[in-house]
Amino acid sequence: MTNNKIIVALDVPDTESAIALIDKLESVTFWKVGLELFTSSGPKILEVLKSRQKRIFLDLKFHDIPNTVAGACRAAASYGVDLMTIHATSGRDALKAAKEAVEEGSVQAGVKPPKLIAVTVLTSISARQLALDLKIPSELPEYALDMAMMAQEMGLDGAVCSPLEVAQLRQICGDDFVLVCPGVRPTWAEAGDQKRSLTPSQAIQAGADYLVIGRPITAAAEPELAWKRISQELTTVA
Ligand SMILES: O=C(O)c1cc(=O)[nH]c(=O)n1[C@@H]1O[C@H](COP(=O)(O)O)[C@@H](O)[C@H]1O
Repeated sequence: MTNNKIIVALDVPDTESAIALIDKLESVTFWKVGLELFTSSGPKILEVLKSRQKRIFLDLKFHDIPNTVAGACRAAASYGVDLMTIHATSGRDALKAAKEAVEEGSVQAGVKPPKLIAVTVLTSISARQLALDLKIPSELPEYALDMAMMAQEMGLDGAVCSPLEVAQLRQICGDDFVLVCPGVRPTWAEAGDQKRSLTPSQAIQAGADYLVIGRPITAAAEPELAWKRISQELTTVA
């Protein structure tokens, strides 16, 4: 069974564990390489995925001054991946510089430019933590919406948001803005550190283009079965 709306998070410690999982989950077509695996494995994991004709979300969540994120985006865009992330809270100037650098990096490398999407509010942050710890005076989903709109104004291709906010972002940002939702939990999976979750079918119904799912699949006793159950759940969504 396959499903091209699910991006599976390859949050494993090294290249060998990643390859074992990629080979076990043959029908997964879209993989996310994040901070843990890229820090340990480097770009060689991207070559492994490309050699198996997989789509790649390189999720390095850049968050720095404009000059630094631009340099990082230029380098990352040269790998020929499909999706990349930057934190919206890097600010307007950094978002603009990042978007320009992605275009430059891909032209220089002769590859298709990846879509650059902005992380709005991490799905591990509760509404209470946003107010009490981060001292953000706006409420959700307004704050996530403001971050997404700033990213859209700066030319970014989409945003990462919780499934709880995706309907509002879809309504305001339109159908062409790519909306990616982590924090997705089937009813049978543990929440773990995710605080703002919905089930896979609820997240797609609310307007997500893609779901990012890690541990419910990768940490399951039988990852193939977990993948099948989630894919099956999504076949019931129009
Ligand atoms: O950018 C992301 O992908 C991301 C943003 C966010 O707000 N929350 C979030 O969980 N993620 C990523 O989505 C994946 C979720 O993994 P699980 O919680 O194991 O399903 C992880 O790789 C996170 O890094």
